[in-house]
Amino acid sequence: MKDILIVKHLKETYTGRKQDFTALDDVSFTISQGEILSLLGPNGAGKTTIVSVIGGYLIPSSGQVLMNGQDITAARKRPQIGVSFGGEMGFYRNATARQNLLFFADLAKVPYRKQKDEVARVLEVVSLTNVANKKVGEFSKGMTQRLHIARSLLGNPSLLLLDEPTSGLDVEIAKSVQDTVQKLANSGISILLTSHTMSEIEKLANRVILLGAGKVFYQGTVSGVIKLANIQTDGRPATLEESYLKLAPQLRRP
Ligand SMILES: Nc1ncnc2c1ncn2[C@@H]1O[C@H](COP(=O)(O)OP(=O)(O)OP(=O)(O)O)[C@@H](O)[C@H]1O
Repeated sequence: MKDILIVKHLKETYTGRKQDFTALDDVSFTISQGEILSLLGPNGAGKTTIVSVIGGYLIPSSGQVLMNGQDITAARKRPQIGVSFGGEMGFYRNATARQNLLFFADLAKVPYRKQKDEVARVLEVVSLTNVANKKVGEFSKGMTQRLHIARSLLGNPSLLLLDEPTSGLDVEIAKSVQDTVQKLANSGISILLTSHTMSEIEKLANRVILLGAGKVFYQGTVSGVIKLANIQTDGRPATLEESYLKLAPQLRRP
């Protein structure tokens, strides 16, 4: 499969009053079409910083981001990339889902005559068509999360950045969001997923990047992480969570 995104030698240093802080240090990876790549690592490892750099919210101190072969490291607009940080914020709670998405379609520069159809399309993808005229303030957390994904799909991006899309959701609702993510990948959209839920990563990720202190500690498959940790489990297969817990001390900042 062709590489949609190539990230080369990313470095991000935050300038502090007393001293500078290196949040990312020589991070390189690729994502191919329809692939779900998951960023995994402890709090402060640099996951959100990576999402912010690829999403265009942060210009890296050095390194390159290439999208479909084009250098977008300093690009302000990135129509090929949809971003969802999720959470309760980000929508007009007194407006309906459809009204919200029409507003964001305009911001995303979807041509006026196509906006209605585009909003209908993204609502359908996340299975919210039947509540399109409901106020967002009346939405459950799971519905709001799916609406965030719908928003990130406006303009038909080929890469989605999903930052903890199931955080704070109960298992059943989390599953409906995970099913949506899988459906999107099956349709050919590439997905960069950050998550603290190991079972979710095990279920969805084609590949994972294990980040520690801003550096890539390991990249490969979930079974690669399990092999690397090499824990004893009396003959039954080890889980990603058990393996991650064994590796976690090595991922912390000194
Ligand atoms: N604007 C900033 N200025 C200074 N330091 C920052 C800034 N933003 C993030 N950091 C630091 O950079 C490091 C990486 O942060 P980041 O939010 O990317 O981690 P994360 O892996 O997403 O963590 P979490 O799992 O908690 O969301 C952290 O130590 C954080 O404190």
